[in-house]
Amino acid sequence: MAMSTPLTADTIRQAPKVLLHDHLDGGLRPATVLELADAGGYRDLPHDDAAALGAWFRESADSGSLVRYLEGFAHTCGVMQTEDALVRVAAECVEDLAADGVVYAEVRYAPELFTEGGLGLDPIVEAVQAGFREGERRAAAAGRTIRVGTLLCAMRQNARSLEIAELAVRYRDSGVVGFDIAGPEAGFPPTRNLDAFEYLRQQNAHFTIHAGEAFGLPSIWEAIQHCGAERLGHGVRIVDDIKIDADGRAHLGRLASYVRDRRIPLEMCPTSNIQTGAATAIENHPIGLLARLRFRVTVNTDNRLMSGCTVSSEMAALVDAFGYGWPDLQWFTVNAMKSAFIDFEDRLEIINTVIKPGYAALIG
Ligand SMILES: O=c1[nH]cnc2c1ncn2[C@H]1C[C@H](O)[C@@H](CO)O1
Ligand SMILES: [Zn+2]
Repeated sequence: MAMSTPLTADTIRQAPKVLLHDHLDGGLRPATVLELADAGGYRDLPHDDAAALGAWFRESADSGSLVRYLEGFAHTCGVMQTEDALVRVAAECVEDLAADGVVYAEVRYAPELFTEGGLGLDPIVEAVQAGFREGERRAAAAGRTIRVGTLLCAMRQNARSLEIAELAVRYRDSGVVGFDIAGPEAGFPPTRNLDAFEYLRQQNAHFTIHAGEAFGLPSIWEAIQHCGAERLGHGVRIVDDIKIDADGRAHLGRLASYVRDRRIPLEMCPTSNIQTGAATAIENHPIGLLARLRFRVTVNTDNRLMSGCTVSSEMAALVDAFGYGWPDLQWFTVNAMKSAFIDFEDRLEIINTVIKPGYAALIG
């Protein structure tokens, strides 16, 4: 009988993976940030050396608060104000994901953050789409097949969500597969954007909502029951509605039951949660309990630059913390592919022709 391949950082990188929650402006290469700052005359970077700058992004994100975690994005967005910069960042994002073994990704960003240099929303979306297609071509030339869908975010603290939802629908046939709201959670409940969510539902469009990260159950409840979110960005705080009794048995409250029963996907991002204080350490990250209880858990990066991670490194950390094997990593991956915002037939094809054979070869 064939032997199972040992789980190492390298072999996990080779396994096919699916990424649903990754921010374009949170995943730049440090060297690219420096070069774009030079080209665009951006002078506020804290370092002029790529290694020091990368370390600075990770350290300043290690703040224990979401609001402070978000401060580093002023620099990445500061260098993403031209079409050329957006094309480059998007293409490199796809190259980096493909090199990490990601076969399908949904990458998100807020177009409203890239208008400071005078760009309009449509040219911004078109530049990022061009970059993603270029990245897919470069990955193919390097022998890797990856497909990338786009999610457009509206920022919770601004009041542009309907406009951005309309933008997402306008570009739905050009690779924009959904919508999200991001930014500071406390004080900005998802119901502030009800008109956008109602519009999206009327258009049969898909959306996820960042909820249950820096704020608890009310945010999750509103996102699902008032706004109609199909997936939850993070959603970690759903554990507040689960009690473990003295015998170790879990008792789910009504909201947690609803989320599990309806198979609502949780886009979990362990390292990011530790940095923002939503979890204390990987070993006691709620993903362990939620996976054991068979919630539809997926594993994501959030911000590869600020969190210094990849999907593979997040999976490797979970393997160390919870003793997961290949069948668990396959389960996370199939969960994510089932939860993607592309056509059912396309999801099934990637599961059957890429993910299952990929893990079968590793399991042996
Ligand atoms: O984890 C997050 N929670 C809320 N907002 C976030 C998170 N990571 C990134 N963002 C914000 C900062 C980016 O500028 C914006 C769009 O990608 O989304
Ligand atoms: Zn996020």
